[in-house]
Amino acid sequence: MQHFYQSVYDLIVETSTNLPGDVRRAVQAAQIKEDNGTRSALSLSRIADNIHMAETNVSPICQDTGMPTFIIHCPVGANQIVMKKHILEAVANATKASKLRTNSVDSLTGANSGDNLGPGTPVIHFEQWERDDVEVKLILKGGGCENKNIQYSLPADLEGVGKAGRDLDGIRKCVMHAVYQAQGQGCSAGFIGVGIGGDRTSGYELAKHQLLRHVDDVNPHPDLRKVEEYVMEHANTLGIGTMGFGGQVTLLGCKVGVMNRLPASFFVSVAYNCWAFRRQGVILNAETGEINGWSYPRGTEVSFQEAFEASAEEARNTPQEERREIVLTTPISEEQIRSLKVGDVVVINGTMHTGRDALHKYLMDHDAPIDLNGAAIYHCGPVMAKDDAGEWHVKAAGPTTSIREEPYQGDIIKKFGIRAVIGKGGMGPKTLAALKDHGGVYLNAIGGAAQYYAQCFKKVEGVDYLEFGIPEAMWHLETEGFAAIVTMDSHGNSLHADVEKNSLEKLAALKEPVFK
Ligand SMILES: O=C(O)C[C@H](O)C(=O)O
Ligand code: SF4
Repeated sequence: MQHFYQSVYDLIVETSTNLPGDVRRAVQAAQIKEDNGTRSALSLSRIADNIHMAETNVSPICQDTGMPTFIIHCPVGANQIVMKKHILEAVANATKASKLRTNSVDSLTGANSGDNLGPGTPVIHFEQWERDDVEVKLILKGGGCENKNIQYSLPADLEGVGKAGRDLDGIRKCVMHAVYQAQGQGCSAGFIGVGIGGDRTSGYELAKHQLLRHVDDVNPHPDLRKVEEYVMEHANTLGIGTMGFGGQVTLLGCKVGVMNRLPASFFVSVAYNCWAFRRQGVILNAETGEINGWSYPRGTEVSFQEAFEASAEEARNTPQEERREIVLTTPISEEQIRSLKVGDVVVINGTMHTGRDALHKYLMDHDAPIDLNGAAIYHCGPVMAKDDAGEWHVKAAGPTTSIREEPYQGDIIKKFGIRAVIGKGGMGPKTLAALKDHGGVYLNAIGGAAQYYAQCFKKVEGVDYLEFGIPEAMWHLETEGFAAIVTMDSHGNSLHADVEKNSLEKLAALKEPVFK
């Protein structure tokens, strides 16, 4: 097994940077379905560009490289202790090489271990099989979509679809509700794995394992196939669309599995995965550990190169005045902000500051280290690398889910005079009220487009609170051409509230029984 370490390292790099072929095909099919020129269509093109850039740069597709979860099948006699040691080493080294973000955090203190190793991380499951080779599968599922997983205990009364009983129709209602409650916050269009039965633990595990199926496979179980087909057809009628911008495509895949349950329990567990659906596997020679093959079609087989070149060409050929973009340079004035409305595309130049969970909590009762009057705060936990000269560089930097900052954001906007909050998935009524009172906007960037945004950060001007860990620190970034859409304005309008309301109405239209 002398090559095992290298093979696992290669698997990590491939999984983080090169979206598999079956996932790419699903993204391409969504691009065809989405109406040209809409916000969702535009976002899908950015996503496609980002997939291409990640492959070319060999850099993370999304900055949140998730909870690395390894599932290993090996023949009897294979040394699992040695394999585990090599996996840990490969994870730590891939983190050092900026292929994974430092994502392992002490749950109580928030201290970042810095190498992705720690109690419970990474997750490693071994199973024996009767084959002679070894298979190592890896899934990198990010935190934002993980937060959108949901488990139902039937019977239940669900918002929109009403009573869900202990039958196939009840399951249908749970799955549709799961898609609705995720809105755009898990970086739709997403993939869902559904586990029917088990207990609370094994049900979730079954759901996650469904995500390991090929996107284009067909369920051999006729009833489950019916549910999958129904969900794929109807989820897209909810109108949530890419990033919750509204649109034709909300779901890219649905896989349902079943296991036995206890008479008293009936769980339907749903694992939601963002479009940045990073999972890959390698088949290894059990003697040498060399790679004999890949478990899923490799990204390189389904190219986004042509589309990338076409969109670059189009950008070059569209004159500035036709782009319908509003260019703002920080610090931004109240007057500039008040002139913006939902739907406007804003391009930010100047300095931007990152800030997420730890910083928002901290700023509630501390001063800021710099003047934030007129500032743009970016909800982002980037992947950063320090060069030999001690300079920091942004390696991947897409937005994080903003709603987590809802308890703090309104107060912080007012306390420090912030004018623009940038993130994804939208925020709630408290923030909307503060944007109106103070004169601020919320800009929705495209979740997962970490390479696309990283190129907008020309220089790292400084960093504060590095002790919070790299993702949670406050990075001050010289920015050029950072484009995002106004989804909450200073006049009380919120695209997120509108899409949520409309999709709930559409969900309610699916209330009547389908599977009797
Ligand atoms: O942690 C992050 O950077 C993003 C997270 O995966 C999210 O979707 O909110
Ligand atoms: S930011 Fe979006 S694409 Fe990235 S891990 Fe989170 S949910 Fe997935």
